[in-house]
Amino acid sequence: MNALKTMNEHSMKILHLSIIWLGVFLSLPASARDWSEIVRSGTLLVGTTGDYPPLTLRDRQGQYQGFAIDMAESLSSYLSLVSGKTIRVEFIRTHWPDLHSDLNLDRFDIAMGGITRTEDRDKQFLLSDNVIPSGKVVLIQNNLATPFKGLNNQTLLDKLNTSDLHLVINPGGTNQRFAMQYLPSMRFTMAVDNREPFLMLRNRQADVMVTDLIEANHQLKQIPALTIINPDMFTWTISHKVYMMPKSSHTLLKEVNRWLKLTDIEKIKKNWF
Ligand SMILES: O=C(O)C(=O)C[C@]1(C(=O)O)C=C[C@@H](O)C=C1
Repeated sequence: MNALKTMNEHSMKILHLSIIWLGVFLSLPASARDWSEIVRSGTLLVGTTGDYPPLTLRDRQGQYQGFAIDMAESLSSYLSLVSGKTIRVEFIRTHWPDLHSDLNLDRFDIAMGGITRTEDRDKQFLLSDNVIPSGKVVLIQNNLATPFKGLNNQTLLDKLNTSDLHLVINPGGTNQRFAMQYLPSMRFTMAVDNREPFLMLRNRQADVMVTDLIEANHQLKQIPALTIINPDMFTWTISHKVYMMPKSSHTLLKEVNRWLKLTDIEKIKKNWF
């Protein structure tokens, strides 16, 4: 009888431990699709925001275009070649504030389209070699620009910070971080997405924005009432656009970097810049 009781207690303990381990296992983050899964499925899932021309733009029909989109197609051709299997791209829409969590949740294999190399991202993810240089500039309404012209970068930011101008910030990326760090006292609107700032600037509902030179140059062509007052801030804030993968995607990273070395990036760039 005692032996039976001890056995039951023993079985219960094992059952308890199994339940605990199952709980631990289920609470682990989903592991990224690895290289063999990409090859097996014949699909490379590319996360992109579709709101950052000329790098990534999604139209009303859900079609994507831009420099990063052409690069993704070129990457899939290369991956098809090295794997000996057709690998096509599937674009998955993401948003700047959700970019990190979407990648962590394994919604896509790689994020492409204007992602800046940062220390924080370097710790959390695998980042490709640098693709194109980038840096911040101030985009302002032409008629408000004169008092800010010719100032050095820090003086310009200080003067903007203490001005009564209306700043518009797009959420979730390095622009927001820059604005919080250098322009914390400005009156500002936090836009709902990356399209709203340019609508607001076009409609004169905002005076100024800080963004990447790549995007500023593109928007100047669409909104002639704007100007860039400090192109040299680009060098002061220089950073690089990269492609971002989950921490465990070592094989994909290796192939992405090989492809970057072999690809005529300048030729692809010419269509968009
Ligand atoms: O988060 C980043 O990596 C970016 O550089 C993206 C970012 C941003 O900083 O908000 C850069 C410029 C565009 O306005 C849109 C997004």
